[in-house]
Amino acid sequence: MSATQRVQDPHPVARNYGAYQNEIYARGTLDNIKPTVTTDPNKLEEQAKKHLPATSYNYVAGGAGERATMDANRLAFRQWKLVPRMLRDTTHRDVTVELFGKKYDSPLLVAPVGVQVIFNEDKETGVAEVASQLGVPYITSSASSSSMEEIAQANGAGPRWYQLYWPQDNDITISLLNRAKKAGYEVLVVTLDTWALSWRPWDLDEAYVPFLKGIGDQAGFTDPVFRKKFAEKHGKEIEDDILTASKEWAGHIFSGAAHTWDQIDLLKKHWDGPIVLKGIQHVDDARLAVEKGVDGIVVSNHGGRQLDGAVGSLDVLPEIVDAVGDKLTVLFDSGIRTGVDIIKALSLGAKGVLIGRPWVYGLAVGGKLGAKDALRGLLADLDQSMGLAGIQNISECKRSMVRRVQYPGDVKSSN
Ligand SMILES: Cc1cc2nc3c(=O)[nH]c(=O)nc-3n(C[C@H](O)[C@H](O)[C@H](O)COP(=O)(O)O)c2cc1C
Ligand SMILES: O=C(O)C(=O)c1ccccc1
Repeated sequence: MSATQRVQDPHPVARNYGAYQNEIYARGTLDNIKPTVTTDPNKLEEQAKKHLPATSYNYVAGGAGERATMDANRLAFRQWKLVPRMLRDTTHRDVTVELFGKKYDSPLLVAPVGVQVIFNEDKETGVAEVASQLGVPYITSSASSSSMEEIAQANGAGPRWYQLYWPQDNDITISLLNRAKKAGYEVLVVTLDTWALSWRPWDLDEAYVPFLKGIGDQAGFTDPVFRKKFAEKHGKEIEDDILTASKEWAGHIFSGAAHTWDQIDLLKKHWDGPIVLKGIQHVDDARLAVEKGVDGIVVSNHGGRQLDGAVGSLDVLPEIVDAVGDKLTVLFDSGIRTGVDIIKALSLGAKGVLIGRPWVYGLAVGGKLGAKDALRGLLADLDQSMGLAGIQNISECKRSMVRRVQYPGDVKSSN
């Protein structure tokens, strides 16, 4: 590589995410300042609870049914152990990854999370801003409490993807895709597992669902096609009747009717970038994704928030990677709480991982800076743990680094 080429490289050096650990100790030593957001994954949920109204806490910490799939997600991680290597030069870890032909500084992505205003007023725009500062890709949810354009602006030059809750009305779907393209979203993530909300006792007992009150409907409320259709049908504007508008928008995206494989072609026709299907658990669905010619999948059970009793997400990752890992990009989420969890998922074949609740808890505790601390904590833990495991870069996260071991007393840690 010539010197000029090197200068043009936007990522000449991998970021030093590990510096956060030294920063924490230095602040403590020099100024007696402790981290605002706990660095203990098993205390994070509890800490966030103190900062949230019960309805918001239940919304994020709750899951479907008796939370059996949330437990399974954690247990699945506990059943894999790392087998570390020694005497390897891992002084400077490189955690960059290449996804869909583009280099990213971080192998972890901010998972699409809707209704963030119920956790902190910094909401999506704040999290998109700090994600950009960290070089962590931000995935904007279709159920965001800010518009996708506002989020894009806050994200600035940061990498961003768009998650689609797929409306039943094709005109509205196409409008959302066009807006996302215009606002600089690079990858389309289509969530398949939430075409209706699951049975969620923690929300049901509070009779609480934000998007029927106009929270998280901003994608629709700012959409010219939805606005026009609403005005024609009801003879009034959305702002004149938020409750009716909310119900109508929810009817579009959580309609109670699933789409089918043959409809993927519509998305391909109207989106020219990579398409990723989120919510794949069955190996046959992974194969169908290949047949349909999409670019990637997220092996995910929505963090145990949808089908309770479904298998732990990590439990199906290896078989899916074995079946389709060389034909499309396999990403992973559900249950990641530590840097070592990230190494395990990457070693089992995921090319990148999405993180949900941990940074939402950080957002609840300390606004956007709290979300940033939670993400920095995960990245620093990843960096440090890679070094200690003898892994210099992400491509060295291989199956030989992990072993499945079940101890009788192994228990789940925090959800
Ligand atoms: C409060 C909350 C809201 C979420 N909203 C969305 C959403 O709008 N779209 C989506 O595809 N996934 C959504 N998810 C699921 C996440 O993208 C992700 O799959 C899940 O949180 C991963 O599991 P984890 O929380 O154990 O990391 C949401 C998750 C939470 C906790
Ligand atoms: O709660 C969720 O898991 C989710 O995906 C969602 C659904 C509707 C509004 C916001 C988030």
